[in-house]
Amino acid sequence: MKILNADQIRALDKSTIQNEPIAPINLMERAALAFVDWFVDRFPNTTSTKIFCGLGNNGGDGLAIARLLLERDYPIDVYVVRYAPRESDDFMHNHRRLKLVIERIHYVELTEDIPAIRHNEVVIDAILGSGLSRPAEGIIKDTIGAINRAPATVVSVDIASGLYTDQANSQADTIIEPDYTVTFQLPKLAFVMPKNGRYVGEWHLVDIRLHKRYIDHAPTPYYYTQPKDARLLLHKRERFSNKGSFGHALLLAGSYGKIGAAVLSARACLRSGVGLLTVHAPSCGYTTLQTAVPEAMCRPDSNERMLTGQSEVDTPPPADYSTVGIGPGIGKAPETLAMLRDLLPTLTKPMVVDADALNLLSENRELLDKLPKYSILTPHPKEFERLTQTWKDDYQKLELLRNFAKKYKVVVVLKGAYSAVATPDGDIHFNSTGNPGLSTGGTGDVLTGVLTALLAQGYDPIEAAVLGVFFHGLAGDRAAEQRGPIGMTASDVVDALRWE
Ligand SMILES: NC(=O)C1=CN([C@@H]2O[C@H](COP(=O)(O)OP(=O)(O)OC[C@H]3O[C@@H](n4cnc5c(N)ncnc54)[C@H](OP(=O)(O)O)[C@@H]3O)[C@@H](O)[C@H]2O)[C@@H](O)CC1
Ligand SMILES: Nc1ncnc2c1ncn2[C@@H]1O[C@H](COP(=O)(O)OP(=O)(O)O)[C@@H](O)[C@H]1O
Ligand SMILES: [K+]
Repeated sequence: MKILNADQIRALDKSTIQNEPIAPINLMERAALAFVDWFVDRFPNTTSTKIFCGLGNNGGDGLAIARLLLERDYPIDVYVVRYAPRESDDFMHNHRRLKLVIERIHYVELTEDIPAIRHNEVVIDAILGSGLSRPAEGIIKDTIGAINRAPATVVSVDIASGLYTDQANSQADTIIEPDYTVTFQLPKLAFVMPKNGRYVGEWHLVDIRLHKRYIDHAPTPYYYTQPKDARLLLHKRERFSNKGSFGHALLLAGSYGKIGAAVLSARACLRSGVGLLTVHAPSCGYTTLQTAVPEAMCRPDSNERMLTGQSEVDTPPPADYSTVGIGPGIGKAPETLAMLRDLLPTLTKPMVVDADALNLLSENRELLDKLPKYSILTPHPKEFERLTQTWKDDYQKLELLRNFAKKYKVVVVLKGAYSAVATPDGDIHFNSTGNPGLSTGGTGDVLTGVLTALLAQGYDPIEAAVLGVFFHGLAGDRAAEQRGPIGMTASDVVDALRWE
């Protein structure tokens, strides 16, 4: 699913009006109805609902929502925040229609006009929408502040008032902090930015049938991976397949005290469909690996405690494997750096690079150019900062991410809530699965195993990253259902992996 910017959203609105065709006021009605359907489902009975409307089309939506909720016998109070002498046409139209069916519309011009809001009330925020062009000031700012201080449940229409759709807010901005955002048709870039968590709440998409052809043709670097997008990428297994059909992966993982990382990664790799797996680990991990992951072959390093790349066991060179995954628990010993230095120039197929392998790259930047093109790098934000620089806001971080992926021709998975997969072409795919239960040691190692398995099976690296991140998050969601987000562990995520 695409994520469009504020200008494109405006153009999409126009395109729908012209091409369907539909009168603007009817499109607003459709949006209001879609909101109301969601609202009635979520709040089947409220004792009191206060709707705050601005003067643009977001406010127009709010007035239409008020009328539709009144028709459904909801107790509604409407407050129009009159901050300017100018109203949009569709606002005025809905204002006239509402006046016919409501006893009184309240106007908020001065702080004294802002009503007290009680804890059992629901507030619908329709003050400013995607047309926000500057920070909220004056009476808008005061009203937003009062809503934020109130103990009520707050639902924002389309986007929290004061929050920009696709650019950074300044820290001083006053923005609604909703419990829910009900947004029209497509997600907004603002929703996936970590700093905006409290200005978005739980967000829901409602379909208002905007012009599909416009959406299909609109150029955008931003995508949001939904279940149907991910499932389309899944390869089917042939009836006459054998284990040779699904690749042989080599996983370089573990060090003394961190053999668990190798175990988790290996188990995840096997649960993600790899044909064969060899784990190269320090020899102290040999018995553990052979016991905990009997399906994997183990190549013990000559060194007991760290990876050096040497072994008494003869195996093919790493370049002969379908792919190589490196990083989980490997540490940053000079011997391990030397191994990485020797290894990279020998590889041509895309590989997976994680954890301390990334930190070694940060500290030895000349190695970045040696990465096989289209390799998948999986930094968490701290590792990404080491690879690049600090950022002033989430939008600058996205630019750094895009530029890095382009420059080194690699696929970068910036991990976190809504993990971002950046491609060498400059696209960014945000993931929709996963939950805070994944914030626990070892879940990143699991992801490395998952991605290594997908590359070994011949998935295109971009598709592997989008798909792997999606199913890893989905396994996290299943684990959270079974164990709860607090009790779940990385092992539970491995066990919950299911590719359908
Ligand atoms: N997407 C779709 O297809 C559909 C969208 N729909 C709805 O339309 C909404 C977008 O509507 P919108 O463009 O009228 O924008 P909205 O935010 O209501 O107000 C803009 C006005 O406010 C002003 N203004 C801006 N910032 C300000 C500030 N800080 N303080 C004071 N004023 C400020 C701005 O002034 P200007 O920038 O022009 O000076 C302008 O006059 C969208 O969120 C959704 O709810 C649905 O109805 C149907 C389908
Ligand atoms: N709040 C969250 N919501 C969704 N996913 C999360 C959240 N926190 C962490 N994750 C996921 O958990 C994984 C953590 O990886 P990482 O930080 O490398 O952990 P580790 O190094 O312990 O294995 C990533 O895939 C990340 O996207
Ligand atoms: K709003």
